[in-house]
Amino acid sequence: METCLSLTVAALIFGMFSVSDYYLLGLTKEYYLLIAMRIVVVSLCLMLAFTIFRWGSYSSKVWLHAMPLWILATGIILIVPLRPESLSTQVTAVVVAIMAFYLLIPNLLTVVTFASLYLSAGFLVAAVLFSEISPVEALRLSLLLIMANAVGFFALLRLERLQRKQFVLLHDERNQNHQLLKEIAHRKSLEEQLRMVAERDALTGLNSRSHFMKRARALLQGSRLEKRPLGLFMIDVDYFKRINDTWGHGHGDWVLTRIAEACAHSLRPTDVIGRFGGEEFVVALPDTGPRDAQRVAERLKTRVAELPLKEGMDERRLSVTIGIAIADDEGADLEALISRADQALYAGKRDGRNRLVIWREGLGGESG
Ligand SMILES: Nc1nc2c(ncn2[C@@H]2O[C@H](COP(=O)(O)OP(=O)(O)OP(=O)(O)O)[C@@H](O)[C@H]2O)c(=O)[nH]1
Repeated sequence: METCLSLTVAALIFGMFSVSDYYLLGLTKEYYLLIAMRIVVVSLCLMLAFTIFRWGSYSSKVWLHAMPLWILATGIILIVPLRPESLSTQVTAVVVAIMAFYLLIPNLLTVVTFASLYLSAGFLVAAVLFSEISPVEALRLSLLLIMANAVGFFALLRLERLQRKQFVLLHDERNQNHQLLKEIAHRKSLEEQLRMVAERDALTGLNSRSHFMKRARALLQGSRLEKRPLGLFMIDVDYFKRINDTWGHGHGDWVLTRIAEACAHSLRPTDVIGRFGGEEFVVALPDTGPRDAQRVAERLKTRVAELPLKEGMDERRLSVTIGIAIADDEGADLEALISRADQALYAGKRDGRNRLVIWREGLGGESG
């Protein structure tokens, strides 16, 4: 868009000089030739501006950059034989054109240099041939044109170097930002991994003991505020040592994982289950009184009993003993609640295992 505008403005200015041509030459043959030449140059420039406007992708085509410069340069050179007596005005116009070439078309130093040298050399030759200037004037004109070219060339060279430097800096900055983003993503993933390690039990994927305590404490607090009961289970796999001893720790681990899955699938999404240690699991059940707790524990026990064992393990059934405590008073904190469930569990083990026991004061145990 910017290029179209520059081309159009340059063409119009070049065309407007026909007014001064008229005052200088009148309606002579030279004037008509000059007008014809100006019309050709202006039309070519306008056509080129339209082509660029209509079909774009100008920046990738070097010859498109060069063309308007060569057309304008030729036009300026051709004025000399037609208006040889107004050379001083034309010298100014040539110097302005050279500066405009260098400064308005950056990034194409070679294209611009060739076009400017063509204009300078062409203008000098035309001046010598048609304006009949003396050798001294020719020398002065040459020096002036060399100076204009040198200033334009070094200004553009400097501009290009600055742009390149700026580009390198921008590129470096982008690379650094990219590295930084990668670093942030890496750190985030490390943080996530650390969080997982801290919050999850590595074998079963359940909440770790510490994370369970955190979540259960929050549930207990919520239950107290809403004056609703909270159930707590301590679940222990019966005779688990025998499984390890008979089939090895690998099978023992597999059994623990299956039991963890069975327990987790028997609970509501609002319940929180964790691995308390070894073959012991713990569950916090918000909004759960003794009757509901017993029903859930029963379901859980049945699920474990129905778990199919690995091939090669004999027909032995798995079983768990579950100690249940209910927080429905103001007094007990989480540790006390866990201790109650543990006492109930112990009572269940003592009474023969594969059962559930609800804690109560002076526990002899209620078992099922
Ligand atoms: N495979 C495996 N075994 C474990 C793991 N953690 C603890 N154990 C084993 O679990 C067994 C627990 O044995 P005990 O405390 O005697 O309990 P038990 O044999 O289940 O007997 P009761 O609980 O009284 O029914 C021990 O042999 C531990 O080594 C574990 O992550 N993987």
